[in-house]
Amino acid sequence: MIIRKLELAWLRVPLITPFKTALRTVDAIHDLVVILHGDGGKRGFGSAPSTPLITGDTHASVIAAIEQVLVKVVVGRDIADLTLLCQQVQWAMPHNSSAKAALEIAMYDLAAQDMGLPLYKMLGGQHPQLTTDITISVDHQAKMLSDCQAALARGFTTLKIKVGRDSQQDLANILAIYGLVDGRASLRLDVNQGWTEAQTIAHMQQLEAEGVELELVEQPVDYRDIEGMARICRAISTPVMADESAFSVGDVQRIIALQAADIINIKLMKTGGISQAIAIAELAHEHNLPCMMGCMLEGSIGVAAAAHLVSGYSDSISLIDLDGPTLGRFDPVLGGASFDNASIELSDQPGLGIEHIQGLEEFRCFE
Ligand SMILES: C[C@H](N)C(=O)N[C@@H](CCC(=O)O)C(=O)O
Ligand SMILES: [Mg+2]
Repeated sequence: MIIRKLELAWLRVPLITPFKTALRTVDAIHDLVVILHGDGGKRGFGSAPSTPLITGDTHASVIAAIEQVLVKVVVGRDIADLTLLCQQVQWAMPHNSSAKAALEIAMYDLAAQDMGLPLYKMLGGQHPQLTTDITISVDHQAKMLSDCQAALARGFTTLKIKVGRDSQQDLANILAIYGLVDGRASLRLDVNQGWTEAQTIAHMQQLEAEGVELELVEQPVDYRDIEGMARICRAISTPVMADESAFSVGDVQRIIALQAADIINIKLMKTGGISQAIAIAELAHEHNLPCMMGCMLEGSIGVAAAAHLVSGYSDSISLIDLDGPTLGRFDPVLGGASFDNASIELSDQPGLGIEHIQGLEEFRCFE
C-alpha cells in the first residue's frame, strides 16, 4: 500500500487536574497528530506532545522536522517496506525523536492495517489487556493525599508519586502518602532529576531505614549524571530507574556498562518511535534489565501504540506507566484502545483500530 499523503492536525484534551512535575506544570494534553493516508481510505495515526525540557522537541520543531526532512522519506513509499522506512526515518536527521516517533507510530498503524492485523499481533503479542499505574502530581501535601485517595477509589493499585521540587517537603509527602495508602497500592517515585546525589542517597536510606517500601525511584538526578546514578544504585536497595538518561540504544549500553540503573523507562517520544524502542527492549532483555513502558503527558494515539508494543514485548517490558489518556477529562479517539482507569484494552481491529477522532483540527497536508 502506497503512502499517498501526510496530514498534520491538533488535538487537545483538558486534564482532570493539572499535571505537575519537577520540570513543568500543564493543564491539557496537547498532541500534534500525524495522519498517513494509504490506499482505499486507510489512515495511519501517530502523535507527539511538546516536551522541550525532556526531549528538546516543541510542536514547532516537530512540524519543521516533518515538513523539511521527514515527509520526503515517507510520502510516495510502500508501507510494505516498513523496516527500511523506519531506518531511513531514523537516519534522515539526528535528534528530533518526537517527530520520528509520531511518524513511526502512524507507519506501524498503517502497516498493521495493510496486513489485516491488530498492531499488537503484528508485534508478536497475544494479550490485549494491560494494567497501568497513575501519576500523582507534585503539589501541596493535602492535594497529593486527596489525589491518592481519588486514585485508590478509581481502582489503581500502583501510584507513581511525583517529587523533586523541594526535597525536604518531598520526604514528608512520601511518608504521609505511604501512611495513607497503607498497603492498598504500591508506590513508585519519580523525581524528574530534581534531587542531588547526596539528597537521593540520604532520603532513600532514611525511607528504607523507616521500613517504607517503594517499588522504584525514577531518574533522581540530572540526566547527564550517569556516574551519580551508578553510585546511587550501589548505595540504596530500592531499584533505580533511568528515564531522562535513557533515550537511545547507546544511552542504554552506557547505563548497562556502568550499572547505572536497575530498570529502563522506554518512551516512544524518547526513542524516536517503535523500531528503536524494540531495539532497547531487546538489548535490556539480553542483560536481564527489566523495562517500563512509559509515556509523556500525551493522549491515546501515542499511548495506545506504546501499549501494543508492551503486549508484543511483555518478556522484556514488565512495568507499565501508560496513564496519559486517563489523566484527561475524556478520550476523543473512538474505536482504538480503551483506557478505563487502570485497565487498558487494545482494539482487535487492524492497526491501532482508530475509527474517528473528535475535535481533530487538520491544518497542513503534504502530497
Ligand atoms: C505521564 C507519565 N506518567 C509521566 O509521568 N511521564 C513523564 C513526564 C512526562 C511529561 O512531562 O510530559 C515521566 O517523567 O515519566
Ligand atoms: Mg519519569
